[in-house]
Amino acid sequence: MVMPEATFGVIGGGMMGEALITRLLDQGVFVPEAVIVSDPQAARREILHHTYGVQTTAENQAVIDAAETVLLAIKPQMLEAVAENLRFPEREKPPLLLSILAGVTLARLEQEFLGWAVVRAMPNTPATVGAGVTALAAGEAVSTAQREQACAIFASVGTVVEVPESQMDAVTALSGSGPGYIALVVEALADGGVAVGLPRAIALELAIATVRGTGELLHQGDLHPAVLKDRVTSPGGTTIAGIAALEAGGLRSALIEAVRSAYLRSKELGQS
Ligand SMILES: NC(=O)c1ccc[n+]([C@@H]2O[C@H](COP(=O)([O-])OP(=O)(O)OC[C@H]3O[C@@H](n4cnc5c(N)ncnc54)[C@H](O)[C@@H]3O)[C@@H](O)[C@H]2O)c1
Ligand code: PRO
Repeated sequence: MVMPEATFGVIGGGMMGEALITRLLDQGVFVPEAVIVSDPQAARREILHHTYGVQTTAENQAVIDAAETVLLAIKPQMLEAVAENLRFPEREKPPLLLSILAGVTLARLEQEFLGWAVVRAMPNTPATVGAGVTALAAGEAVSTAQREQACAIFASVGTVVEVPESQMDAVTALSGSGPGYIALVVEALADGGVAVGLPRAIALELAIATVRGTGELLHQGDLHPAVLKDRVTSPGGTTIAGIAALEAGGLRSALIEAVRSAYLRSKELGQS
């Protein structure tokens, strides 16, 4: 879906804002002149303007006034301060707000952005390289065309799934925060390699390639993880020795507790 006529606004030109902007422009979904980004950091505005040719401003109001579709990509804790300084002029049709703020509910966003149609979305950092996954939940005022537009925008950074809003905190805890957990696993695997004598650079390369390849195999082979685990595990071999150590160390419960803690934190952020 190409939208060269539409003005796309971004409030908060940080890491996630930039990830979306770069892919949307690369794929020609929007043209740079039709993208306007607000950020209080002059350095961020400079980078975004010079790298992508988009318009930048320190005024969030300029984005609200110019764009029919706005991506809200500030930290959840900033929402109140940002929203209380905005005015929402009446429009013929409700503009579309795409919020990626962890924890912040549709009800709260609809209250802060009065008269706007709101989609709550949770992408993840592999979006930066087009390998993200985004879950979306649309508010009641969102039209079919706006829902399709939201899906097209997030499809530019990876795959998209629609979920009921009640599942968004769980999504945040799993796929939203997940890249952080997996990065920790990769780092620890590399440390393990170093512990048994590999040079650091080789250990890291092997760890990254192993996680990447395993993800690809599970995905392309449509395999259940238990089937893949069994295929790697020779009787009396090396893998079962490693797995026994992981079970003794509580890897599974640690990951389950990680998702549970992140879920609770996402709920808390929604209440702050
Ligand atoms: N990082 C992730 O993995 C991830 C994944 C999914 C969703 N999110 C959500 O995305 C949002 C942004 O996260 P990020 O990692 O890009 O953060 P970030 O810190 O990189 O970006 C936030 C940007 O907002 C700008 N900002 C601060 N105050 C502002 C204001 N008053 N008006 C406009 N802009 C302002 C900052 O200067 C910064 O550039 C968060 O709400 C987070 O919950 C993050
Ligand atoms: N990063 C954001 C956080 O840690 C939201 C999901 C990933 O709050």
